[in-house]
Amino acid sequence: MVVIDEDSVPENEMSKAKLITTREATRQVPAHCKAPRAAILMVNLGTPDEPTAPALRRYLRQFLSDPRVIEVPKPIWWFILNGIILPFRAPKSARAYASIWTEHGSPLLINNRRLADELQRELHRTLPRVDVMLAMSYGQPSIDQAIDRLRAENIQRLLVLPLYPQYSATTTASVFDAVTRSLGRLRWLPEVRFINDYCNEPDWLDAIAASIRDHQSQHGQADQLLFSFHGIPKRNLQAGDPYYCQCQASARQIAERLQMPDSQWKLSFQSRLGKAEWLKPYTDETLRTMAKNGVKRVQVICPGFSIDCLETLEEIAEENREEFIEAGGQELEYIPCLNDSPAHVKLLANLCRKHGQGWPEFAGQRAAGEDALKARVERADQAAERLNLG
Ligand SMILES: C=CC1=C(C)c2cc3[nH]c(cc4nc(cc5[nH]c(cc1n2)c(C)c5CCC(=O)O)C(CCC(=O)O)=C4C)c(C)c3C=C
Ligand SMILES: [Fe+2]
Ligand SMILES: [Fe+2]
Repeated sequence: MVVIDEDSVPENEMSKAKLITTREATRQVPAHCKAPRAAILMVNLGTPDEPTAPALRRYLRQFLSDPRVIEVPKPIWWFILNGIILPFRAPKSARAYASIWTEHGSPLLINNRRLADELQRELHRTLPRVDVMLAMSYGQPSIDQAIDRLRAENIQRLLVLPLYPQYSATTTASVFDAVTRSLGRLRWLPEVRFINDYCNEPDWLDAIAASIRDHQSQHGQADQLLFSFHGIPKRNLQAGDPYYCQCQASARQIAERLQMPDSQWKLSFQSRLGKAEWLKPYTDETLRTMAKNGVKRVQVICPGFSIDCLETLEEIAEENREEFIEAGGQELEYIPCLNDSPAHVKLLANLCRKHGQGWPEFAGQRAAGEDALKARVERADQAAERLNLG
């Protein structure tokens, strides 16, 4: 890099040579001269870029090549993925996505962006040095892109929030792997904390119970309430994945809050893939059996999903609804995910504050020791200003 004094160079020559002037060189002072910041890295599963077969092939290839998701030996899986799933599932999934796609894109991404923006707004009210970054395990915006921002913005503390209330190796641990892999590229690591699950948090249980109560106060109570969770292969449970038990505990505690007798609700697992046995009972079979046994009206909620997506909007609210009615039912009401609701924003903000405890950026303006912290931050800001860092 050549550093020269811009006053000593004629303007036309200077622009031609594109030399780095003293002013520009000063602007390149590393970001770590700015006051340190903390960030919440909110991670969800990811979604294709568009509802087309080529986009689905790209997305499914990345997703279904993750060893946390698929535990089949690699050579065998290579043939299944390339010979069956990508050629046959991609066009079928593209059609399903097309039925829920909006003018702004995939519901999962749009709703998740709104949630991240709202959480940012909520946290900034009291914690101006805590940023929210959204990333997806598969597709865009990627975890690598988020991690690239760390050094540029002097983020020295990172709280990873996988948007899965229940822990599963297939989802939560895959976020852990991707984040740590991406951090492996950095010279100067941030301090890192990771939220494993939050399905036993009273705030989360209250928010789900309240969304069911709100729905029922507007539409009345149905014959049955079904808690439908995304499935995983049964052998994952046998190998020690706690997901099944956390789903059971979630549904039981929500039903308790609603004072709902056991006879009025059921739990099931949806979205299975392939021929192996997955967690049972399956949602589609449960709904058909309910209809055959005379259940006319059912309400379905999916408390394993934070944001509405293909699996809720298409599989439950369209496909399973049709099947339920074909089997003799009359009405399937789908109760939406928490999405960007104020209750969701509040519970996630509280969760982040709880896990951020002890970090200076989380001390808040009204907390003890505030003056000292504020003075330090102001001093750092003034120094950055003097260096023209903005
Ligand atoms: C072996 C395959 C899969 C496992 C295990 C799995 C677990 C799992 N997934 C979610 C959440 C979501 N899954 C979504 C879509 C989706 N899931 C799978 C496969 C497995 N999921 C596939 C192939 C797809 C793509 C769609 C399709 O072709 O059916 C989504 C929705 C994404 C969207 O774009 O809308 C979410 C969210 C959880 C919570 C979970 C285990 C606990
Ligand atoms: Fe899935
Ligand atoms: Fe599905």
